[in-house]
This record gives sequence, C-alpha cells and structure tokens, in this order.
Amino acid sequence: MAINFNQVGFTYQLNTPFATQGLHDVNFTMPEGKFTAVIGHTGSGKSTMVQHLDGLVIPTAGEITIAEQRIVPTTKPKELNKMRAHVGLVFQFPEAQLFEQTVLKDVMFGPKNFGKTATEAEAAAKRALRTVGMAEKYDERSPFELSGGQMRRVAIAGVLAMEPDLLILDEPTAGLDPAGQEELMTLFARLQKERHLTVVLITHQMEYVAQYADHVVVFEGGTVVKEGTPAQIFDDVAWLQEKQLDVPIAKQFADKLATKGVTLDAVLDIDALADQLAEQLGGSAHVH
Ligand SMILES: Nc1ncnc2c1ncn2[C@@H]1O[C@H](COP(=O)(O)OP(=O)(O)OP(=O)(O)O)[C@@H](O)[C@H]1O
Repeated sequence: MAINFNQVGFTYQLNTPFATQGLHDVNFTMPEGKFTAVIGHTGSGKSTMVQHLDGLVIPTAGEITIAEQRIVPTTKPKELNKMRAHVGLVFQFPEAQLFEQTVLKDVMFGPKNFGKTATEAEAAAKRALRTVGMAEKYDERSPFELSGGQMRRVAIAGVLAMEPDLLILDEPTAGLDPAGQEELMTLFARLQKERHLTVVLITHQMEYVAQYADHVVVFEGGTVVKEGTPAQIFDDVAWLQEKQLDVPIAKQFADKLATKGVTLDAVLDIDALADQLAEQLGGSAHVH
C-alpha cells in the first residue's frame, strides 16, 4: 500500500480555545512494499502523522491517499473501515492492551472482530504466534504470566493475525533489552521481505534506520523537513548535526572507507559492499 500526504495539516481540538497544531503542510510518499523509517525529535509530529494512517484521526487540511482510499477533512470515520482492515498498527508498549485470559484468545480477538469465524480466527492466531516465535505451549497461558518481551510478541501477533498489508510500528522495541530489540527488528525485516508488506517504523534509533530502511522521512516542528534513501539522509553530517540527529556507525565506517572509493550506499547494502571491496582488492574478498 503506497501512502501519499499532500499538504496535510492536523489541529488538535480545532475550533476551540485549546486548538494545538499537530501537523502542517506535510508532504511525502511512502513506497509500496518497502520499509520506511520516520524520524524526528519528540513532539515533531510523528505519532500524530501515524494516527492518520489508521484513520484514528482525520486531517483538518490537505489530502491523504492510502492505496485506493482518499482521505480529506470531510471524510467520515466509518468510510475508512475498508482501509482499516488492511492496516496493522503497533502502538508504543502494545502489551498494555493485552486483556484476554489466554494468549491464544487475545490474538484471536482482532480477526474475530473483523468478521472471521472462530476456526479461521484460531488458525490465523496460531500462524501469527508461531511467526513471532511464540511456541504452542504458551497458547493457553495467561498473557500476564509472560516476560515483557514475550508479552510484546503476543501483542504484535495480535496485529499480524489480521494479515495487514501495511504494518505501522511506533517505537516497537522501546524498553526491550538489546537482544530483544534485535530479534524484533529482524522479524519485521523478514516479514517485510517475505510478505512484501509496507512497513512504517517510527524510531529514535538511527542504527536501525541505516540497517533496515529503504526510505526515510524526517519530521521537525509538525512538518517534513527531508525525505530520501538512508544514504541521502545520512550523507550530510553537517545537516544531521544541525538537526541534532545521531550519525549512524555505518556512516562513520563509510567515511573511513571513502578514501578507498567505497560509497555510503554500498556500506548500507552489505552485498554491494562485498562487490565493491572485491573489486578494490582484485576479486579476493568474500563476505559470508
Ligand atoms: N492529544 C493531544 N492534544 C493536543 N496536542 C497534542 C496531542 N498529542 C500531541 N499533541 C501536540 O502535537 C505535536 C506533535 O506531537 P506528536 O505526539 O505527534 O510528536 P512525536 O514526534 O510523536 O513525539 P514523541 O517522539 O515524543 O512520541 C506536539 O506539539 C504535541 O504537543
């Protein structure tokens, strides 16, 4: 599902004395079947933007296109039901929304709610639980007896069980240890490739952006200040410093290799890097 924002604005509590601008003049395109990272400081508008992708909020200005659906300020929330069936939204700390008595029941809730029979919902839930690495022995356990990382996986399975085409992840690794973070990111990257999902990841971790994203959108002050490939975003260190954004290790590594003619694009793409190094070294380098 490709996503396009055209001059989108959103004001909280519009037409009240408490009106606050969340977004203004937002323009970007997120390509279909790719991994897009959304970055920017706290309060820059990332979460407000993401809530538009699931129709949780409707823009107060401009126009959004998600797949075939056009969303404008006059669009009614119920007109978005068809689109919502294709969108999976993983909020920050999604485990806070677990509520059923068993893991399996919790993951079945979404598909049942969207009209699947109990048998279909159970099959979808089991598939999703195995995808996130939760073994069958957990199916009948209470979600509240699991570790934090396992609860997070169950909550993510609940979203995957709806078989979305668009998966939106709002800081999905927050609060997990480094190994748990890496496992989840590897899972999302695998899902995106195997199922050609359109993935939108909000993160503060530039290493993940450098490693996994195909496309990057940078927010500041409620609008988009830059978009492009990770190489385009990370190549301009002076700009990153001016915006107080971290410079990923891959960029620092690339700068060291630049004297050898290796580009940042290649460092961000390990196969291309192997090819370039092989060329530099006369065909003798191999990366396994
Ligand atoms: N419910 C709300 N009511 C009024 N204003 C809000 C509300 N939610 C967010 N805002 C305002 O909208 C702007 C954008 O906030 P948003 O939460 O989208 O930023 P963010 O980039 O997601 O931040 P973070 O990284 O902290 O999650 C901020 O000025 C914020 O204060």
